[in-house]
Amino acid sequence: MKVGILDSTLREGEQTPGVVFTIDQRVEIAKALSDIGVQMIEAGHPAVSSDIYEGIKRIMKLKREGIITSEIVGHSRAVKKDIEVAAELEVDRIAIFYGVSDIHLKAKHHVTREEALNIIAETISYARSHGVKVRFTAEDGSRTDLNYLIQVCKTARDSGADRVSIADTVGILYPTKTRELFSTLVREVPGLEFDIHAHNDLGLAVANALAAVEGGATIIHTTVNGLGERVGIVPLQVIAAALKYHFGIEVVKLNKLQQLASLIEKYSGIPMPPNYPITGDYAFIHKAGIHVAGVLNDPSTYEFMPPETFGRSRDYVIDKYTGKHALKDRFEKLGVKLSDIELDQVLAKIKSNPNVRFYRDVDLLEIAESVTGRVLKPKPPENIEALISVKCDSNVYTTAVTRRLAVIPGVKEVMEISGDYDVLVKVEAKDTNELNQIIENIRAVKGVNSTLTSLVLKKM
Ligand SMILES: CC(=O)SCCNC(=O)CCNC(=O)[C@H](O)C(C)(C)COP(=O)(O)OP(=O)(O)OC[C@H]1O[C@@H](n2cnc3c(N)ncnc32)[C@H](O)[C@@H]1OP(=O)(O)O
Ligand SMILES: O=C(O)CCC(=O)C(=O)O
Ligand SMILES: [Mg+2]
Repeated sequence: MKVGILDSTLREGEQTPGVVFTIDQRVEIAKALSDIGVQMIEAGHPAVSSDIYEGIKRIMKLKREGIITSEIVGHSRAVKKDIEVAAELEVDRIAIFYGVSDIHLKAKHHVTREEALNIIAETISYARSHGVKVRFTAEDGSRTDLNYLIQVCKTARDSGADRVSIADTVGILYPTKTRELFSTLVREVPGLEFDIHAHNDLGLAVANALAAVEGGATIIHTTVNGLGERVGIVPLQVIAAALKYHFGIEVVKLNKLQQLASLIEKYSGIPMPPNYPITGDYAFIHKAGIHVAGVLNDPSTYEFMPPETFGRSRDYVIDKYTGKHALKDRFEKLGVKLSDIELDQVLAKIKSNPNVRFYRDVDLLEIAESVTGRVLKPKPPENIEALISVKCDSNVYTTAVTRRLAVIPGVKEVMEISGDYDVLVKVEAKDTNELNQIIENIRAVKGVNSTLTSLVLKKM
């Protein structure tokens, strides 16, 4: 099975309400996408605005220098002037889209089916005459009469497109129908490769993308965190995990997904819900006593894949759903030995306060001390935590520095603050060597003038 990713965070993703990426961010995102291994990056529709144009120009420079290796795709209407703008940027591929359902032909384009075929043929040939690869997008393809869609694909192929994207623009497909649609197109239109562009209006985008691959699609369109028009499209992190689990295919570096998701969360300003698959805070956190007891024996009881695959780690929370195995393990991790009777007593106290959402370690120690009447000394934490105050150069935009700091490995939180320093950075390291490295990385950030490090000694 052959399948790759086209990531459209920079085009479809920026169509999310409220999302705009700066030129610098566009370049940084493209680099991160290339580093993680996506096959194609849809870098924007350059005729839309000058910043998108400039962003693609800078991305293409990095492509020529070999710093970015993914194929760079520019989006374009079936309009010569849009094609010219994309062609002058020398993108690897122009993606020409045109609404081909009867609804789109009538309400948007005001053309007949026949006229649309002519426009598709003419614009694809025009783009090809600039020496660039062309993908044609059958926008609203999933609501298009199948025989006409086949004609559209044949027209695109015969005019020089080597790929056609079948867009489920309003997200109405379901898996069986998607698989059937793609296997029909693959059979009826040889000589073409197909992309699936699946919107998530019914929550089926990932399932439809998998079904499209079974039907013969070879590229899946994604955005990081599932950004896009309305409720967005296939999230890169989820489809990458699903392809690994179901087909054993690693389309991107899975252990880099978390970092990429955080970068896009920050730049897009769209928060990731904690219960988001793969990269949400709770994706590998267990709660119910039966689950935690199972996971302590063998994590695969309640995990479809180990969190380490995705550069993450597992944990569990304590509340009234907790059982004695979880509690015993938690106290052991704290370095506190309790008898079975004492553990039962602590558990009874926890259950008698059903509205507590999370018991922190300090809360548990307090309960244990009240139950046992002993002063309990937990072992010191293995990780070093530090707060680093950062002063910025006077002529820099603090938020730009903050953004750069936030993506440094080991940095857990970044806050802009008032007073003598501009930014407070919370970091975690496994030892002093690692802490020194993080401090060095912070000092190396453009715009950082000086730092002051305070080690966390005790937390309440
Ligand atoms: C499903 C998708 O997400 S497809 C991608 C959608 N992407 C975008 O819309 C990019 C952002 N858009 C824009 O910046 C602007 O809409 C522009 C620059 C593309 C066009 O702006 P304007 O010329 O002001 O037109 P406006 O957006 O109001 O209307 C769209 C026009 O494009 C035409 N059009 C729409 N899609 C296409 C297409 N695929 N090919 C050719 N023409 C098209 C419409 O028929 C309409 O033409 P009209 O002015 O003759 O009625
Ligand atoms: O170009 C594409 O593949 C898809 C266009 C689009 O965003 C859509 O139809 O939803
Ligand atoms: Mg779309």
